[in-house]
Amino acid sequence: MSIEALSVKGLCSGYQGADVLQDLTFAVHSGDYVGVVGPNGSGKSTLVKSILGLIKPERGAISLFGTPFAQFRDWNRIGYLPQGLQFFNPNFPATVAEVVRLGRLAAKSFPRRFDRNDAAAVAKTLQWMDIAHIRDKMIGELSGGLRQRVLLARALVNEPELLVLDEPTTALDPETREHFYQLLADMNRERNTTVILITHDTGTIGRYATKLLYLDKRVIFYGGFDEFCKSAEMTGFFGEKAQHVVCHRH
Ligand SMILES: Nc1ncnc2c1ncn2[C@@H]1O[C@H](COP(=O)(O)OP(=O)(O)OP(=O)(O)O)[C@@H](O)[C@H]1O
Repeated sequence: MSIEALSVKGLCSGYQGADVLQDLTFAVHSGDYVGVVGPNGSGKSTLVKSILGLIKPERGAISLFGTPFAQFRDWNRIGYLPQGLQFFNPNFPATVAEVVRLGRLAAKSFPRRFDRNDAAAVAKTLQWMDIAHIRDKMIGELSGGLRQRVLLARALVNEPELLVLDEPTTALDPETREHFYQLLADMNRERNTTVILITHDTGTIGRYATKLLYLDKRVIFYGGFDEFCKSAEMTGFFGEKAQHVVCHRH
């Protein structure tokens, strides 16, 4: 039986008492690669923020790896890449290696000190992400694509079992984007990393995701990608033309 990496039951969540998400129920199993799609303002980021505890849901239950949210402490099992680069101050005075090392903090209790294990994990991740040659460069000097790769390395440095990515490819050129997707697919296949990927890149997601969560404040569809392509929801909401784009796998 496969393990539930994430379980969401009856989730209502929003801001200042006004619900955005309405009664969401779904489960993500270990090794799933879930594409989360939906129009602007449909609550995709709100869902991620609720799952990670960045906002407090109004109602409902969330479990991570079988543990109810309130008791969950193993944040090092989860990697998170937030939306866009806007959070990132380009003048942030840190090198590539230092930024990646920040990802190790999630696993530490106070006093938070870095040790040899952290150095080894950082070195391994830099190699893996093919950014070891720029380890001493200042993060602010890098191009948007490289910076995104560094931030992904930060999300991966604990070798998370669940990786949550909020529109990670917006700043990337087509080649870097393709490479990025390939990397995620490899992690999913080879390490069984569970991936939850929010994207507007509907033309690409079908090539990689095994499941699709179509959100519009509530769950419009959740299930296998192929099933989605045949569903009435798909044509009803995206239209015939988009169906061709979303479901066309190469
Ligand atoms: N901090 C906030 N305070 C109040 N309302 C917010 C806040 N963040 C988001 N919202 C509102 O919640 C709704 C859902 O926003 P959310 O960012 O979750 O949508 P999304 O599906 O991720 O959108 P997009 O595709 O544009 O990134 C929107 O109406 C948005 O205006």
